[in-house]
Amino acid sequence: MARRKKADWKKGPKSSKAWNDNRTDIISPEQMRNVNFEKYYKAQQIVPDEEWDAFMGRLRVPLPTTFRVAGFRETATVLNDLIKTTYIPTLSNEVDGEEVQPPAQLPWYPDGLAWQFNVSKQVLRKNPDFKRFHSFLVFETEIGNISRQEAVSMLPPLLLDVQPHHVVLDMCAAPGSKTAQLLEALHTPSPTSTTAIPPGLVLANDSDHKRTHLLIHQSARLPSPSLLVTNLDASIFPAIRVGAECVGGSKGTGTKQLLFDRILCDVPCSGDGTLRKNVGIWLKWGVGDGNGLHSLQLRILQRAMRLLKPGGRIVYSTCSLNPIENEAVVAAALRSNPNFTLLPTSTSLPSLQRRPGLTTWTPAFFSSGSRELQFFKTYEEYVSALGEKEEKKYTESMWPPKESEEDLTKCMRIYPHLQDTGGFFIAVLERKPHVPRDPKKREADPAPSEPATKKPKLEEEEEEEDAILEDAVCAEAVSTPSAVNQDEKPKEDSNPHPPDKKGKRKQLEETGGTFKENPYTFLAPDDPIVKACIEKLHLNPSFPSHNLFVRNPSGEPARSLYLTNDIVRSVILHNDYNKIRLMTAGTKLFVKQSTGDGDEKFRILSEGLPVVFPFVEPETVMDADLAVLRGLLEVYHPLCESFPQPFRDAIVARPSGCHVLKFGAEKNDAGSLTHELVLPIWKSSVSLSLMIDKKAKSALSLRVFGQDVTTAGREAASNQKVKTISNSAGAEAKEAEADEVVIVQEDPDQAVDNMDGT
Ligand SMILES: C[S@@+](CC[C@H](N)C(=O)[O-])C[C@H]1O[C@@H](n2cnc3c(N)ncnc32)[C@H](O)[C@@H]1O
Repeated sequence: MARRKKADWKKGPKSSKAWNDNRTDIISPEQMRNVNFEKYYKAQQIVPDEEWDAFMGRLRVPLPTTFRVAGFRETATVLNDLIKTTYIPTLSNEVDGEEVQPPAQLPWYPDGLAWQFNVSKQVLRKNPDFKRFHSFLVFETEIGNISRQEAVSMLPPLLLDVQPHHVVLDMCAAPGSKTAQLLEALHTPSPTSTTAIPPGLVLANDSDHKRTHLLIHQSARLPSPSLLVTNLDASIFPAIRVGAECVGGSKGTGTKQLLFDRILCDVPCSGDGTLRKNVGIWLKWGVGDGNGLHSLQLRILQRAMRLLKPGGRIVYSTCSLNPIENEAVVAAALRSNPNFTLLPTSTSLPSLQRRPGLTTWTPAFFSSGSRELQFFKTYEEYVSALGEKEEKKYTESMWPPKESEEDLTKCMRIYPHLQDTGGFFIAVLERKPHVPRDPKKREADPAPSEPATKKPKLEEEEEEEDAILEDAVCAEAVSTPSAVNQDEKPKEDSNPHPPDKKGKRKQLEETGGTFKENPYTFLAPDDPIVKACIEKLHLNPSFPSHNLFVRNPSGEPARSLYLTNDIVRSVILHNDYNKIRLMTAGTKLFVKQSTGDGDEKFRILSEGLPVVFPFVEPETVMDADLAVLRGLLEVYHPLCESFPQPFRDAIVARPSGCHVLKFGAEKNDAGSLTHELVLPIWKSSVSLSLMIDKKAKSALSLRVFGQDVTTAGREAASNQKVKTISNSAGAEAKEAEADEVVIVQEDPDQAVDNMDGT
């Protein structure tokens, strides 16, 4: 996926507007031409001649809207069923004589959780059923249950095949649509793990500091104790240390480098596969974009190869059509590391239309002083065409391999005309399982004679190089938590000043210099705050309280408590969070709630409830029904006395503080709840508050009662009525009114989320 222009993603389209996107209003269809683009890709023969017109034609048509039902499996399935059974049957194929394409499931996406539709603004505005569906999408997007994402962008995480126990690295992760998919996969129920706290981890990284904040915001919607977010250059991503027990060793036997089971390299690219969405690319596309990115892309992939476990898998992807950014990178990376092989992709996701990777291509450049694109069949041809004083700007790795050791047709290319999507490229690389070398054979091996970059690295050499990197990042400045178990503290004798090899230490120090995040301090299980949370929130003894931490500058009383799993805890304990630029870890579970009477208690955050719920003593969970839910939604602080029996007596008898309510599936004239639901409430002396945010309340109300019964929703509806009356004077005003219907549901703070679809 291409990195979006700063202004573009930062300002972001208003969320509901983005659901109506029609990017052809930015440039006219006549401007959707680029002579060099056509010349370049025709020369590369990326599609057969007879498909060229269909390919180019489709690039000029706006992309249909695609979205994914996001979230952990159970919730996603419930919401998906709601779309299928409640909304789709009401949507017609024809509106005012215009043929429309109601949403259809993408046939290749597992469990039918991804959808595509192509409906004009007019239909969304005029047709009440489409309008209702549109409102539903807007609300659910705002609270993170639906992610608007380009269809092709959903592919890489599927091909990575993440399991709950996997250690996963997402090297270029912001704004985080694929990280969300990786987390969902990690939290998929399995026979060996609970969905709430999987044993593996997802480390999401991006070198752009601002974009890591988007990533954090996006992934906060999938509360996961297994998440880490770092802000590092992926091409020099450091070795991460963990306690030996996390990687198969025994506890107390020191630390080891963490190698990854799965790595996603969704690298920065020229992004010309997104032309249908980012139409500005028509005006500025140049061959230099891809040529200029090749070397960074290769360095990122090569670094990923060094961080992968034997038998592990890397997915390399771009939303570029350019072989220099795709097959050339993959071929060069494979050539530099014979421990890797390409996995065939042609049998995965059988209903996906795809084309094989290219085996040959011809790099092209503008040579100095010329406005003509020049193609060079071989590297030697390019070098001999250089003027006397001209520098060699390009590397041999951009040319196709002379004799192909690896079959590049195993890569996957997606073109817009195949199934009405964007363009995309994917390669799946596997590291061969580790076979211990025969020491006798090793002695007999001749000394390697190839240049360093091409030299196949031995397992042992890799350890050595990683040790250099790892020294640079680990141990010496671990946040010194007051209550860390002694045996988990880094060893006193670890060398705080390793030799400054290859300038890597310097680079890390440079990047670490501006890093200003609060430390991560684990609390002892007998810490008074931890004990109070466990007692007051009725958590059973299996709750992993040793993994609770706070992020206050030392000495301040804790306001929020976060939870990790064991492996994330180990990463935090054995690496300097400043050096690995650790932006966030785990998930926030408990926050302090002031009661007004000087007493301070902690409450469970609604986002954290799915993680905590399995540990809440069942007898302390209160049963409630749709009437109670409606009461909690309609008023901000309903009186306990206002609720129907038997809930009224039950809640009156409870002490003030945080309580968890469980709503069973129920259907009556007022509404329908198709699945069990648990929600946190806060009881003050005489009233209750439902502890979920305003937008989540509205979305829940729409889902259960078919209308927004919340105070905010009623106010918005009455404001709308006033606007409608005052605007009803003329035709022009009516058009404005139609816009208002859409805009009234927006929250500018949330607008950027979920909108980067690639
Ligand atoms: C294609 S986008 C990633 C999209 C993301 N995977 C998603 O699905 O939302 C590429 C990302 O790479 C980041 N990036 C660029 N150079 C990088 C580097 N050297 N190391 C790490 N990230 C880098 C950019 O900031 C950008 O967010």
